[in-house]
Amino acid sequence: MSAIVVSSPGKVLLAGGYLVLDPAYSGLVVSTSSRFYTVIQPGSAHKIIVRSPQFVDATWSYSWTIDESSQVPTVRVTQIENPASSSTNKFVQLALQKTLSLALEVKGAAELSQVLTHGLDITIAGDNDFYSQRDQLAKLGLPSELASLSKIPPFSHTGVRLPDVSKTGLGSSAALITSLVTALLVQTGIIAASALTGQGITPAHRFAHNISQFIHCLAQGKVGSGFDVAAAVFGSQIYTRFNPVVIQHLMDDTAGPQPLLPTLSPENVAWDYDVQPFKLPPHTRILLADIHAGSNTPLLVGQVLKWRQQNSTEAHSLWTAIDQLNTSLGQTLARLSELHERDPTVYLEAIRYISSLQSVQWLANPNMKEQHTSCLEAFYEAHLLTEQIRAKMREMGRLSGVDIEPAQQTKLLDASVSLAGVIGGGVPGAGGFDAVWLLVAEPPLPIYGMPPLNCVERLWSSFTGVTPLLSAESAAQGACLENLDAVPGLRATLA
Ligand SMILES: Nc1ncnc2c1ncn2[C@@H]1O[C@H](COP(=O)(O)OP(=O)(O)O)[C@@H](O)[C@H]1O
Ligand SMILES: C[C@@](O)(CCOP(=O)(O)OP(=O)(O)O)CC(=O)O
Repeated sequence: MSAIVVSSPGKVLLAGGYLVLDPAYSGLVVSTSSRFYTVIQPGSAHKIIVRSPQFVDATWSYSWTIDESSQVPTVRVTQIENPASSSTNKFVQLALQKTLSLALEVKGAAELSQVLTHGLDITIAGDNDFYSQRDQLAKLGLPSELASLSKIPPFSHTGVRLPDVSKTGLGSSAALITSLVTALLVQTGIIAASALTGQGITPAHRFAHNISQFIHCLAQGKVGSGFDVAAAVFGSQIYTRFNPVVIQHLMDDTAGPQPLLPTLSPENVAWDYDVQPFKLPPHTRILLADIHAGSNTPLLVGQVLKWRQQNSTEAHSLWTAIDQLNTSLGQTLARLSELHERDPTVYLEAIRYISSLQSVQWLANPNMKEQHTSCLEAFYEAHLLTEQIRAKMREMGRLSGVDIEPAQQTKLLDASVSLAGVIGGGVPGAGGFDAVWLLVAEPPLPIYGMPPLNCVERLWSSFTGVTPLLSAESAAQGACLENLDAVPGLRATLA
């Protein structure tokens, strides 16, 4: 039997940090070209072996049994002691336990036993972008540039144990859980592999979403907005969160085993999240910086929400103002895609034009051609909106006593967004010290002057500790089935 390979992208929350925790507001989510891959191959009888070949001490062996002692039969997944490895992986073990229990409900004991009769050999690998490559670049004596990152072999070894790795904030656990769970759903026949090959959202995607979202919440011990899992399953989107009540009863394991299918089924209308289509405009590219400092998201969230609760009137008007700006940004970016569709030649001329000029100059040319006006106005509008969102997020930070856009990020962003061809930028997600994002014009070459991307790289190299990431927006949208040999370097990670 050939290997089953499922990949899921990472995420960037461009706009909607903190707001998206409330179902009254939505967030602009971009899924990244950087992905997590899960490869399932037949293993040895009755054993499930999971390997993360990019880490030290990261092989976990499990046995499984069907527990029929209670009213609801479940699969119990137990780690097998291994003298060579002492680590545990709560995320992986819960993904196995819950997905196989769901398979037991859907397929029955005989069919599940058949699927598992030869055991499973599972390999998990994340694109290099999920983990900081700063030390790797230093070791190789390479500058912090995109070209250097391309020289690091794919799925490169991090040299450390999982708890010690420095993450870049692309949502490794959500992408990992989604790819692992979805691969297991295919392996156990709960969803058909063919449902993951095309574009568009299918019931299979919704099933993968519901179970991944639940397992991710269970492993993290909390229910966040879930935009990271939604990005890993559905790709870039305008996301409105689900009501956490839907999984509340499953979060409490002490209540004894409960059936999963009625809650996690794609037909359960209590899953009220909303996913609207969203993508970045053509010939633009998202550029992310790994700042290599890190922030504690739950700590920031706790403080901001506490302030919001204690200052409800002021918070309400701030949230409303930010939400209007976020919605307008989504609409302006969508308008740019429409303008491209209407007239690709004019759009391309406009993007070439803005690539060599700073945003303040985009509308200042008295000789601007009539046909370019709509595109240039929309690009400038996107620029203004991102600046207004930044200002409001700084205000949120000031009022709640949280460093949402720290001074050094303000300096980096101010310098970056004033470069030619840079449309806008901000701090993603909860903000803090770990990352910034930029939206940069990327017209086909040749263009007049240095491409905006290279100008940004040059600027960033003058800031200590700032490394670009290779990630662009995912072309393949969300979770998808892969061909093992079509993913460079993936086969080489297998044992
Ligand atoms: N490559 C990997 N292989 C196996 N497990 C991983 C891998 N990357 C991340 N994880 C799991 O995800 C957990 C990290 O979760 P979390 O701290 O929530 O990260 P993030 O902020 O990236 O979502 C790790 O403890 C581990 O269980
Ligand atoms: C504050 C938030 O709305 C966004 C946080 O986004 P990040 O991208 O900062 O998240 P982490 O990967 O967990 O660090 C919380 C949420 O939506 O859950």
